Amino acid sequence: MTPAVGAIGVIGAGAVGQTVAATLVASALPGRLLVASRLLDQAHALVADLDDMRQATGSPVRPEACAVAGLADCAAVVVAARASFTNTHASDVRMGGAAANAPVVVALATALRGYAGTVLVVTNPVDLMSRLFAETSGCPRVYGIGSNLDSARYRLTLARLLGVPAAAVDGHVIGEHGEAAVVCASTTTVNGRPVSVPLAEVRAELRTRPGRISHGVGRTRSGPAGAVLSALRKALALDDGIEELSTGHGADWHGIPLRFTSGRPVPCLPGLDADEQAQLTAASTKLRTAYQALRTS
Ligand SMILES: NC(=O)c1ccc[n+]([C@@H]2O[C@H](COP(=O)([O-])OP(=O)(O)OC[C@H]3O[C@@H](n4cnc5c(N)ncnc54)[C@H](O)[C@@H]3O)[C@@H](O)[C@H]2O)c1
Repeated sequence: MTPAVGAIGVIGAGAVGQTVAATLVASALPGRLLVASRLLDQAHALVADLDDMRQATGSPVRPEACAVAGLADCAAVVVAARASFTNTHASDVRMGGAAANAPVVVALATALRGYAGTVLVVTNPVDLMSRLFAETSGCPRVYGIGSNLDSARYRLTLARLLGVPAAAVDGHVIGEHGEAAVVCASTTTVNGRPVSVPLAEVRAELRTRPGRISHGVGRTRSGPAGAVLSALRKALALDDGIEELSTGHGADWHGIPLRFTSGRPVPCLPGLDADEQAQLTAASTKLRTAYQALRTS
């Protein structure tokens, strides 16, 4: 196995960071995997665990612990840090992390000013945190993970509801990675043909699925790690294809489909019917208002 890229960095040695890191070792994507976290001890502990995995599997990926400043030479950096706080939100749960995670993201973005590689932000609320990272750091290639995970869950759910293979379903979830997600039902197809989407059931599954996972196993981690791996492969020019990522779109910042060709993204928003357009406008307004509040607080 010859690694496809030189080095990838992961910031945050928690549930998501651990799973992303293990996925990268198992998939043999980078030659070096640099891990940074709040405490260097955490990074060293995760690296020791990953080293065991590398030895057991014969993976060529070499894990190393480092400070955030040591990530400058990475082809991509995954931001999966989370401040220590108690989330008191019963609904709109991801927004509950905005105030606590913003200073962490600002500090990381400041440390990575001038970084020219790809940054994938996982930290929630991801549409706000990826924008905050991009504007603070000035980094040119910052994307938020979330709408691609929502889209994967959508295709899986619709396939189950319609009794078809998931690979036959083509459709996107855009807007916020959260309560204001927009299911692009009007352009969804199965085997290339339009379908009637059972929207209420789809929305209920998208709303409750992350909570069920967290309730059962503590945190969502494998789904997000898969979404990170898929986005990394597109952004690093290893695969061409569409990835729904949070990015600047006009004056706003939210999830849209990006078509990557040789690592270069071009927005490819599907046609929206009147309801979907109204939902996207509402999502943009919600995120813009929340972002302005965050910047002025
Ligand atoms: N976008 C998505 O699709 C998606 C999916 C799942 C989770 N998330 C989000 O990802 C984030 C991480 O989730 P988790 O379950 O791994 O959290 P976690 O609490 O298990 O881990 C967070 C890690 O961040 C580290 N950290 C804290 N402050 C730091 C700093 N200043 N610098 C570097 N590291 C720091 C902590 O030490 C810890 O290792 C959360 O915000 C979560 O909501 C997003």
